[in-house]
Amino acid sequence: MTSILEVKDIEVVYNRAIHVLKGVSLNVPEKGIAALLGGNGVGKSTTLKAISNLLKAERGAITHGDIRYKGESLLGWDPADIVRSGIFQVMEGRRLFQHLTVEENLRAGAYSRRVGDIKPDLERVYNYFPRLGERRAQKAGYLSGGEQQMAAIGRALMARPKVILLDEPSMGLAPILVTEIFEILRVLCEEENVSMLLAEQNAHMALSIVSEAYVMESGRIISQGATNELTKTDIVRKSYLGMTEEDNAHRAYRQILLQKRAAGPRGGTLRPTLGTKGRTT
Ligand SMILES: Nc1ncnc2c1ncn2[C@@H]1O[C@H](COP(=O)(O)OP(=O)(O)OP(=O)(O)O)[C@@H](O)[C@H]1O
Repeated sequence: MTSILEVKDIEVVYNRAIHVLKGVSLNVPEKGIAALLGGNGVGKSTTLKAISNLLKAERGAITHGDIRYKGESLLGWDPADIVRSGIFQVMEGRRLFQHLTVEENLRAGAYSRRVGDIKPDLERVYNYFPRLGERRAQKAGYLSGGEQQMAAIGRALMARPKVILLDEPSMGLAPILVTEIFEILRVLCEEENVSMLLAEQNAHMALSIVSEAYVMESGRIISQGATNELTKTDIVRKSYLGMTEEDNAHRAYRQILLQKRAAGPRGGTLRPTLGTKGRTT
């Protein structure tokens, strides 16, 4: 598969002293979704900011490596030019203009395009997110967390991006909303020919829609591969999916116990007693 975006062995330092990324490489497939997985503080946001060249504002700098978009190096590009070239970042925590309406926020997304008629783009966003259409005149600050995330993704779409960088889209959302939003991301990728890089702690959800993933720890990629292969590796199962062989065996055992219990005393011979007070699990 061709890569639209290639991060090659980058190192990032904050304040000329804090070495945060220590040689990160990853590829975003053209018209596909790649996930960058990992816990708090491992360097996911820093990787996305390095791509968008937003590190300078935080006294950070890329000290080694390269970032290539459609084969061309992005190093030293102005962040606004990166957006104009087709890379749009949806920042962690949504970052909408709270006092502007939903529609005004969406219009702001089209700013980089400098084109006249954006009505068809607005309709397209409302089509993907009907709830935004219903609330188009409402102030963004009054939207629910899920709706704000939808508005942030909608605003990115208004820029007609080629690549969307998403920083923790599932953060703080109820599981049902996360499922809804991730399904829309999958459809967007298919229908709008957008490529995506998804930085996520919610590995379960991310792995359900991406084709390949990278697992990060302490500023390094410690595991990578196609989703179906990655989910089989113990490190991913244990650290990010909470499923080891042991867990599975335990679950299977519990399942048998529950079935036996449901069947009553005559249902079988297995009657385990775990603990000293005769409690069973
Ligand atoms: N502006 C900064 N100055 C100094 N250190 C920073 C700065 N921004 C981030 N860091 C540090 O860099 C490391 C990586 O942070 P980063 O935000 O990239 O991680 P993350 O994986 O996105 O985590 P989270 O999911 O918690 O946002 C952390 O140790 C963090 O404290």
